Amino acid sequence: MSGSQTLVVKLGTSVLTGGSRRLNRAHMVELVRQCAQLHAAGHRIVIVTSGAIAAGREHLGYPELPPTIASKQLLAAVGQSRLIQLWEQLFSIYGIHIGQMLLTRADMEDRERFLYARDMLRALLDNHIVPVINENDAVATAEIKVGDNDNLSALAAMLGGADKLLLLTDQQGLFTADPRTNPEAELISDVHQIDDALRTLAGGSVSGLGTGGMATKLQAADVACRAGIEVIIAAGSRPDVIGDVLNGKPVGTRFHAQQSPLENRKRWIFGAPPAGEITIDDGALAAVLERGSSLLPKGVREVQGNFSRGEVIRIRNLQGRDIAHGVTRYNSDAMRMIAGHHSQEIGDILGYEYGPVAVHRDDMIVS
Ligand SMILES: Nc1ncnc2c1ncn2[C@@H]1O[C@H](COP(=O)(O)OP(=O)(O)O)[C@@H](O)[C@H]1O
Ligand SMILES: N[C@@H](CCC(=O)OP(=O)(O)O)C(=O)O
Repeated sequence: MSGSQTLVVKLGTSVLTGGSRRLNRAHMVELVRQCAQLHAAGHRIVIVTSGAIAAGREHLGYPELPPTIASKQLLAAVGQSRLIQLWEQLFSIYGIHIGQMLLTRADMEDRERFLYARDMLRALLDNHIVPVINENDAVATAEIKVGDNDNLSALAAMLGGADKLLLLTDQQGLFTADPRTNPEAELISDVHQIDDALRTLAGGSVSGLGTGGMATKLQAADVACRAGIEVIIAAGSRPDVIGDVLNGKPVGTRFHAQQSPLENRKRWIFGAPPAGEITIDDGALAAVLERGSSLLPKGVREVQGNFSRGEVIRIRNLQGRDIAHGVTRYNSDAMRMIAGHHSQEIGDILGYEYGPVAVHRDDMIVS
């Protein structure tokens, strides 16, 4: 690829700390040097940074705190300001301005807010400012969290209209097994299809530093590849890794982008973190998968979570497998009431109706 490219670089806690208890400033300088070189060559760089919690622990001197969400939020609140200050200092060495964006799922699950966030991110890039993104951990409750920065970086890549998403971590890429526990594991250099067989290879994080391990990296790769974005998992310690990826050199594990990516609105449906989920029966499953039909309330068996009309929900089969994502026409309370009923009964049950379908076919992406 030639000309200016947009690259999202996700830096995991494992990269920023080098496996220690402290942020590795020397390594961060080196990563910024690589970004600055590409920035000077006219490329658009977006940073998704982890490390707020690690920075908070370091700054407060590793306090003994109860293992609660509130403790993590406290650490993130202290650490995020340290972290952003550090990025600011490092980028300023090269005369580059940065702009902080702290996001949660709530910023993306509603189409209008998604478009605002997208315009904001693109405005920073148009003004040669490097966006530095993290989850807003200090205020994000479980209900509105993306939960891990791998998935957050896939959303950032969609928001920024990225060509490539680079997930930098403490391994060379995706292996046939977790290399920490299996010395025979081999690097997988190319992935054309993310399927269940591949997902079984990807374990969680055993270091205790990162969130999600390879499992969340595969989820992120799936979302980004469907949006037409190439994804690379590589080691943050590899010399000149960022430039090499941008220049298309074979590095780590490369996930090929889908050739006919989803159109914009469908990208959002697939990328928006689901606000809840419904389980459907086998009849509805066949209608959706084999006949390409809309999902009717008759086939809905169970409703989990609290969601509003217009939000994206996950649709599962009776075995719990994720089969589709779609925009719901009814909120969770209404869905619970009409589940299992014929569409003609909706008006009588609810006293109003928004049409006969629970999720319309045009608002659905089959996984
Ligand atoms: N199949 C696999 N290939 C490579 N790494 C794996 C695999 N399964 C699990 N892992 C683990 O995932 C870890 C990286 O994820 P994580 O700790 O969340 O890092 P980060 O902070 O970079 O997100 C690796 O250190 C490794 O132990
Ligand atoms: N938002 C959190 C990091 C969450 C996360 O996904 O961490 P990691 O797996 O190291 O990328 C923080 O800044 O500490």
